[in-house]
Amino acid sequence: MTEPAAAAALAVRSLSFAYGPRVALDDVSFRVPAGGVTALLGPNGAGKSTLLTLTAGLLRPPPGSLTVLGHDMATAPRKALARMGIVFQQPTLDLDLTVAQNLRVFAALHGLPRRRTEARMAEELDRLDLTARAGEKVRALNGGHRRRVEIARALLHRPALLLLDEPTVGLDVPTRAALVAHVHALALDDGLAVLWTTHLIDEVAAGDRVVVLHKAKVRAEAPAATLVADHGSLANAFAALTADPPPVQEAAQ
Ligand SMILES: Nc1ncnc2c1ncn2[C@@H]1O[C@H](COP(=O)(O)OP(=O)(O)OP(=O)(O)O)[C@@H](O)[C@H]1O
Repeated sequence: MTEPAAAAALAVRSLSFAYGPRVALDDVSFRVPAGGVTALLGPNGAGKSTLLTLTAGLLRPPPGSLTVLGHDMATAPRKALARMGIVFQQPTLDLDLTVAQNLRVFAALHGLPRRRTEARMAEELDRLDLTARAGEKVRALNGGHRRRVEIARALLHRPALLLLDEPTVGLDVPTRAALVAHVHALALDDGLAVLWTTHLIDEVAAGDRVVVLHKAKVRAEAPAATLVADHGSLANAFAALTADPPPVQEAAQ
């Protein structure tokens, strides 16, 4: 697929969205560079899920633009969606199918040939430490393993951008930490760009980029290290950036 050179994995420009009178996104702009993890950090109600839902093409295109590897969601949604893998906040696996069956259904919907499907499944199940669980029904897996199955499934068609909407909701602390580590390893492995939405600052790694969203607006876009240098810690940065009235927005780097 021909893609513009040096295009961001995701570029959001001047995006606004409202549910009737309720403004969920107000002139939001930020970039997710190719490769690495960008944490979309915001308290409840900040607009994170709305942003991911728009990126997935599930809401009427609003004012502003969303491009994935240079493909505009408004004019080339199929090309944009083909480069994207998505794990929604609510689990979407069939509990009564095995791990492998869940993956095969998804691969068939994406038009992957059978032999290629089996090869890709083997690769992703291995990367996510799930090979031994392939034949088990999803119902038998714990929450962390189920999330990893969803991530493996979202990666089968080799997307360049993986969107994760609060993927650790409902997981205990060690399972959350393991999932964070797995996803960071994926982004290091093969240049995958990850947009990880969360309201938990301990899910942000030192090398991540951070976009702080609060009350429908981007309050900062910067490497985590820059926020730590400027505020002393990520917790201080988050507290300051989600305070009212808003501080002056920090520049992207
Ligand atoms: N279907 C809807 N109808 C009306 N208002 C909505 C709808 N979905 C979200 N909202 C509102 O839009 C705003 C942004 O919500 P959104 O779910 O995108 O935030 P969020 O950052 O994902 O929050 P959370 O962490 O709680 O999931 C909130 O004020 C929310 O109440």
